[in-house]
Amino acid sequence: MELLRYEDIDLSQTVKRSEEDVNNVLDTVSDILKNVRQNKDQSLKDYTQKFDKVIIDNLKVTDEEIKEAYDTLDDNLLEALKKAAANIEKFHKKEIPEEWNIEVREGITAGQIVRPINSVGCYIPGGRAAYPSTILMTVIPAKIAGVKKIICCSPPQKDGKIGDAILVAAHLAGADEIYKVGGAQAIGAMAYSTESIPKVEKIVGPGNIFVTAAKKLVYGEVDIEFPAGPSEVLILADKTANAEYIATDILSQAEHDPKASCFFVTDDENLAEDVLEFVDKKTEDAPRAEIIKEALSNSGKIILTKNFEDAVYVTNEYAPEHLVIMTKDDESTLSQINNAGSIFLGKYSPVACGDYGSGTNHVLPTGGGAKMYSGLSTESFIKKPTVQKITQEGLEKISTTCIPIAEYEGLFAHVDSIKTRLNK
Ligand SMILES: NC(=O)c1ccc[n+]([C@@H]2O[C@H](COP(=O)([O-])OP(=O)(O)OC[C@H]3O[C@@H](n4cnc5c(N)ncnc54)[C@H](O)[C@@H]3O)[C@@H](O)[C@H]2O)c1
Ligand SMILES: N[C@H](CO)Cc1c[nH]c[nH+]1
Ligand SMILES: [Zn+2]
Repeated sequence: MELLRYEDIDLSQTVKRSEEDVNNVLDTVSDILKNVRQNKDQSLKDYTQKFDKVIIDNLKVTDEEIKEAYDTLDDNLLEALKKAAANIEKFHKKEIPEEWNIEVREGITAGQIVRPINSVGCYIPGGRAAYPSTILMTVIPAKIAGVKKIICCSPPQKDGKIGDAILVAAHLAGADEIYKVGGAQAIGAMAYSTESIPKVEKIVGPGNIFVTAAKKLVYGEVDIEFPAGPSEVLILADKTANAEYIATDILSQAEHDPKASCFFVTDDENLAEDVLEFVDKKTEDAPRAEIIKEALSNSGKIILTKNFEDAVYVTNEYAPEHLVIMTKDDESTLSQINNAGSIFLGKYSPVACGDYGSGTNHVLPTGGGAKMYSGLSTESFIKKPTVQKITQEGLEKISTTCIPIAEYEGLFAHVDSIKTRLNK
């Protein structure tokens, strides 16, 4: 990790991250998508052989495979998945938006109704780690929203199967179909359809730069939630914080991907140095040390500011996927935060809890997306059409508002649609 002084850096350059990497693979991914559109299942099988090093005959997971997964899954893990699912369900039920109707003016009532998106495709990463937790984070809110058809795609392992925990999690969460295909080709399949995989209306779920680039390219053909690429964390702390805890949060996101991005921002030089020491020490002992070292040398940064206001400013400019706040008064620090995907307050709230099962969603905007997007939620699967009803008296009254504007716009059929009803 690099220790930088705020006054020496160009912040707009320092906070840049995986966006560039995603843009660098757009051409490769565009070719993959074209091939999937043309050659459908055959292209999926070819890419699976090329990238995942496995030959797949049947892309769709069978009921028998799900049953086998239940038979072999460790009991403890099954219990943990059930508990996580219950917490995620409780949190996401609270997110269901309300239907409402108000009287805007006498004779005019208007409101919103709530309707689910019909079909959704969930991408479940499976390259450098298996993510049963991501099944729960994507399928459960879709189910709560009332989505009728939920399909999932995830890369197969070397044995040609999808991991037991992913299959069990998919079944627990209520996914309708699961397919053994990953990467950009899976996104293409769910956007265009193949012989085996149906087209969906919206694709959600995180992934590496190839998956993120593919989602960007198919946007328009289908909806997507936002770029949810390589993991990120920013820890904002003052001198009251525990350096070792900070180091653990840095490593926990660095171990996802060499392209993960980890920032620590503080106004305390001693804390900065202590964190550096803990990061180095813990990296040496980490089972995924290779990935962590690459991530931290690419985009691991400690930014030392002269005062806490500057540290808050850096945080909002970086707009992290995950923000951990460890300060003397966390609530007061929170009140100054505008841009973050998910926020973890205080020393007993590690990001790992949000990743797995404290209830909040772990599919979150990366690459600065937290400046304009919120994380995945039940609302991500819901549409809110507006509805209005106007009485004859209401129409009379509103006509003096609408007709002059319609006449100014030169849209006389609009004018006529009002006047005709009023016999004018
Ligand atoms: N932002 C979030 O909400 C969030 C949540 C969980 C995970 N993540 C991120 O998801 C990512 C998961 O990445 P992963 O790699 O482990 O799994 P992945 O499933 O996203 O990617 C694996 C697939 O990438 C494709 N691929 C690999 N090399 C390729 C190449 N050279 N050309 C074209 N395609 C290629 C292959 O098809 C492979 O199946 C990590 O970056 C992790 O940090 C993000
Ligand atoms: N930290 C990831 C989001 O960036 C989510 C995750 C899943 N499993 C472990 N972590
Ligand atoms: Zn994680």
